[in-house]
Amino acid sequence: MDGNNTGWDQVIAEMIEMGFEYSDIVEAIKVVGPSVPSAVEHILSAPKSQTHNIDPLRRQPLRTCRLIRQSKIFDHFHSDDVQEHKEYLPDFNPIELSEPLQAQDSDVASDWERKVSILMQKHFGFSSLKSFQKEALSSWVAHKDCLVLAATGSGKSLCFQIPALLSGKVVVVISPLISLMHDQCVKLTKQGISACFLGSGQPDNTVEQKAMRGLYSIVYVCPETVLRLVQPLQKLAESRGIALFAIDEVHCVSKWGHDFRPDYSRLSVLRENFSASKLKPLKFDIPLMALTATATKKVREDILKSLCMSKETNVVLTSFFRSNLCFMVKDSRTSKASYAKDFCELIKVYGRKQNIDGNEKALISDDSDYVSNSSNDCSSSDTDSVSPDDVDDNQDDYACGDDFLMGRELSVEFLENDMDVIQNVDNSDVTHGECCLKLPHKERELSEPIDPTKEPEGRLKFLKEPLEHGPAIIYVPTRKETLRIAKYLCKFGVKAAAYNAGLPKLHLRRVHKGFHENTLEVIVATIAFGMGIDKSNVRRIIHYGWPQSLEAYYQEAGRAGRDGKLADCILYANLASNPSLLPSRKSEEQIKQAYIMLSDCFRYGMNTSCCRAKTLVEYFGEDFSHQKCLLCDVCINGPPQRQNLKEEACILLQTIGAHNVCSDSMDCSYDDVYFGSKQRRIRERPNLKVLVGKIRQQFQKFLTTDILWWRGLARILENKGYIKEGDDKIHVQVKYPELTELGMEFVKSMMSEQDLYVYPEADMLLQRKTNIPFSSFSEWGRGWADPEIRRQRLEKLKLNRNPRMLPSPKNKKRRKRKGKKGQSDMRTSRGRLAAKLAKFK
Ligand SMILES: Nc1ncnc2c1ncn2[C@@H]1O[C@H](COP(=O)(O)OP(=O)(O)OP(=O)(O)O)[C@@H](O)[C@H]1O
Ligand SMILES: [Mg+2]
Repeated sequence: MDGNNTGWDQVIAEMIEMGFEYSDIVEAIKVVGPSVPSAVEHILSAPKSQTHNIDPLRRQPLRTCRLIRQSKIFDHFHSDDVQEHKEYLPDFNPIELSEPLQAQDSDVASDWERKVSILMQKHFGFSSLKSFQKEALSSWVAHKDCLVLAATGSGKSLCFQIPALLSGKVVVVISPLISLMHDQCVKLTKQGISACFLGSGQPDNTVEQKAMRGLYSIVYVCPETVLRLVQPLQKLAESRGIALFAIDEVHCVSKWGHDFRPDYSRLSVLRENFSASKLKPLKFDIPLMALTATATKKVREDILKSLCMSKETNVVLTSFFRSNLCFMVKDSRTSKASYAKDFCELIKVYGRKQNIDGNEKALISDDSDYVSNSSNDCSSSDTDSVSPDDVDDNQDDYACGDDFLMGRELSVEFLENDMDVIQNVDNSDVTHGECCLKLPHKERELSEPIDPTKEPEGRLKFLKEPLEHGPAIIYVPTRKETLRIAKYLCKFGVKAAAYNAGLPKLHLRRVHKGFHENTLEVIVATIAFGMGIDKSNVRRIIHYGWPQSLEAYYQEAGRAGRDGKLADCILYANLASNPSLLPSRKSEEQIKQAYIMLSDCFRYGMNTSCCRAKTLVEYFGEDFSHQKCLLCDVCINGPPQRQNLKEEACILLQTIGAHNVCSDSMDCSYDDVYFGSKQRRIRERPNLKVLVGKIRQQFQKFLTTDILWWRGLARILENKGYIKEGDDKIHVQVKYPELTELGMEFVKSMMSEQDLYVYPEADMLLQRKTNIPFSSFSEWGRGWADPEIRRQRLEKLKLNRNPRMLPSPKNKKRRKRKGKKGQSDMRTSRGRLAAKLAKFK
């Protein structure tokens, strides 16, 4: 009996929230039993005379509601909320929406805010609106379109959720991901707001019909669905009323953004079909509210244009700065050989104690091949050791923390494989360079003392704060890598799981759930686990490999520290080589843009002197008001010492200039006559590598200076406008340098006096750190001609044989692949050298 009553109560509570009358609900339950869908169906299918009061607004019968529903702010309030909080609303004066909010007297405006704060307290438990939320809502009240640009985790969703509560009309939210829509619906339902999502992921095919009849206050749709539902939505606008169209993650509209989705660009239908001129009963166009956390100026302009937003659109721009995020860049090969070094800190935090103690030595050992060298229980035995080759094709084991896979299934029925399917990132990978590890948060000591009087207390306190415990997300570029790293971490007792769109939905649901319920601590994911992940206590976001753009990077990093507490955002990338573009279906124009974005990202990694947070927020067109974030690696370690590179710059510029003149004059006669193409002429130009080779030949003192160093210098000179890319293709960094007029002037002036003090970039410092003397191939070749030099070199090589060439399981495997034991591969230079060495044994 008790159980029965609980069932009744629950159904009644749920249906009251949906807006049904108590008496109707009781009637329905008596007939069909305590089931929400059956009771709803019963009420809705009852004869008209019995359904006079089923309007979820509980003000007017749904089927007889007036067509014009937008005339007064009074209409924006849920009658129940008004009733319930009557004591707070003694002078409830309806605001005429025909007048802009500013025109109202301050009493009325403050009254409006007070009502919002009551609703907020009731549904969300917040005491006040943030100022950008207030501004966005004011625009909506004044029937204005609004573009909201606010940092990740700042609370943009509230801007479109409140109008539904306030007006009693429906808010339609366009969102790119089904998983994202689902999460938000679950949250809203818990907060007592009726919401649903429509589209291919919706298992219940009656939901769409109900939504179009106005049974839900907030309706989430993907752009494809909204395009299909234009007519039913028009009817909805004329019946219950549509308060607002919110376009979340609106950067997807723009081709210049990092996540362009063609269907988003067709959303101008919203303005075309839901304007006052199109739908006669409407007095005003249904306002559009577009929201994103990552949009450059160019993207913003594109959004306004593509959505046909009005000329009076209110652009609500807040700071993109997240003061509790600690940004770092670390050099790493980002290959399996570097896992041990890169993840040792992570394993210390999330691994099981008994494993860590035994593994520490192996983990921080210089030899990075953990499989072949560690002698602990996790990686020593063949059966236990994790070979990524074993993992790649193992579709039955998706590397989850063991307890987790035993767990229950998600209640979520549908998640979509949308994000990384589009990107098609299956097997692409980046190349790798050297690795150097620096432990975060050991001690935060700023390079320069700071003046506490000038810094907000909030940020200063982070300097002393250790990182709290909370989950981590590792973003990797390929699906393979998600499995590999998750499996590696699991071996050390970390509750980790892989997440990529190629994995079965059941697994993805479990991961989602495990992450939200804290049964999983580390998610290794592709970009599929990105937008809208709103978990408050994520403490670490690790990017393992170059992101494709700073927008994507900032968006993903923004998953960290949403509770306002300190969180780490670490980018591990190979600073010694250019990042590559992941394969995708893009037009030529989009590929160009993608290269530009990739190049910006690369430059972010190479920077050694400017605060990381400042670089990021300025990238989005914001003037960074603080000098430093105080937390990033640059602020903590300080920039490297400035160097006067006058001589080197002068030599490089002169060499570039000399070869530009030479190739141009030569090409004019050669190409124009025989090929007549500019492209060909450019190709004839020596690239930076060749130019550096020339410098080395000419100047003994630069014989040991690596190409990496010159590459960094070329970037500095490009930033100063002294050289530019001479190729008509876009490269991540200057490949075919061309001297500019400014560069020429600079060379002339440098001959006389000017110094050139600059901060060396990350790749320039790498070269210094490794300090391997450069020997050009030509020099090396010449040396072999002299028998004495040859003898000395071979002797030296014999003594300092590369440890990598010593037998190890990995090398054994490699040799096995190449040929019989002891036989060198004569097709490679290394093999030929080994053969020569063998003769000396
Ligand atoms: N006025 C407020 N006061 C306190 N907390 C708030 C307020 N508004 C929103 N929040 C909280 O902020 C968190 C982030 O909100 P939300 O998911 O809307 O962020 P977002 O700006 O949409 O981020 P993203 O760009 O990552 O999607 C939520 O957990 C929410 O509860
Ligand atoms: Mg959001």
